Amino acid sequence: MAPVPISSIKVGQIDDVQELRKSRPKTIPERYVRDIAERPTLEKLPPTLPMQIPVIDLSKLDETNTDQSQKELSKLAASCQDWGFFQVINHGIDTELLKTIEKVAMEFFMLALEEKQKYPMLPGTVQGYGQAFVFSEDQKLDWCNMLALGVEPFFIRNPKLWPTNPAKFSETLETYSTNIRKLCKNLLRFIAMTLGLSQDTFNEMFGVAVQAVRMNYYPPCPRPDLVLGLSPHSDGSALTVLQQSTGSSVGLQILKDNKWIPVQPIQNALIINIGDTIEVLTNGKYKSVEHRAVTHKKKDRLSIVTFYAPSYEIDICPLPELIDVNQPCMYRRYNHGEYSKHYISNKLEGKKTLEFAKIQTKLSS
Ligand SMILES: O=C(O)CCC(=O)C(=O)O
Ligand SMILES: [Fe+2]
Repeated sequence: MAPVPISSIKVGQIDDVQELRKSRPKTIPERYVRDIAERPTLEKLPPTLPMQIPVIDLSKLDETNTDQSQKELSKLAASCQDWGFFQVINHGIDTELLKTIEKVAMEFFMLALEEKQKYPMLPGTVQGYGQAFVFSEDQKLDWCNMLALGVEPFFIRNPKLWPTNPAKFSETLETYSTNIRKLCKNLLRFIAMTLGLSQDTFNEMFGVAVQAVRMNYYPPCPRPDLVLGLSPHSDGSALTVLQQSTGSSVGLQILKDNKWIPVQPIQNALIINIGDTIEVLTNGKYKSVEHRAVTHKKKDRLSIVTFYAPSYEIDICPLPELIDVNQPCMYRRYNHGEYSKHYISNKLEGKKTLEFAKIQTKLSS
């Protein structure tokens, strides 16, 4: 989340979507209207519930080598391989803390615009309040307001961008981040086990892990059929932990077998997804799956998203244990800091950023 020194970017007029909505417009500005191919299909719920991302019970994984823990580990392996997304329950994070972070985040977004603009996300940067990943005047905009903050290591923080209002904001975010960090470390331990690797496989790489938090607020939208809350993308992290507000409408969708599948919220569960770094480290065995957010005509939605990534200095390449004749090396070695810079200097566009690391194989004619 280090700022990108891009001084010449012209992003044009970026309206604040909460302000736009205040006048209860029937139509929406052209810059939010997606091309037809990109528009979400907001089907009514079919008679049978659509496919669901797997749910992993973390308390079962914590048991030492019981039948139950082995079964849950296999389920985790299948989730990472077939879905790249899963929800975790019994994750050990106090539900009061989940409620408190949701409360302070919501209080922040409900402040007057002038107050929120004391923490501006400047063009070309990804921290503060505003819209990230906008790089040109003709780029379509997301129906979303964001507050994004670098948390760890300390040098990526920009203390001026940490809201002092609501008063408990910083303190809560600090405690929340410490808890999510522990969860990520545990998840990486379990993920290593699903690959038949030592539990410590990822320890060194994530010694001074980079952690950033993005809070996304999606106000109701008069034309949810025309806009996207958040453009399709994969995450540049190793793991992402996503908390959505209680009672939130379905908003997150993931691309599976070329179809957008909605993720149904489960109370107090956290959604985990594999980011680009784990895709590379596992040589493509575990995929970082494309996802997006859609909006709702009447309901708003808040998501609190933590990105957990290796230290910037680390070089990333597929683990040798996951390369063989049947699965040749698919990604080149690269520096993670370079990848982060590349990720945040491009608009969100499906899995395009990962082209950076792909080894191009020549197609034989
Ligand atoms: O709000 C959501 O459900 C999606 C958020 C997301 O994908 C992100 O912030 O990277
Ligand atoms: Fe994401």
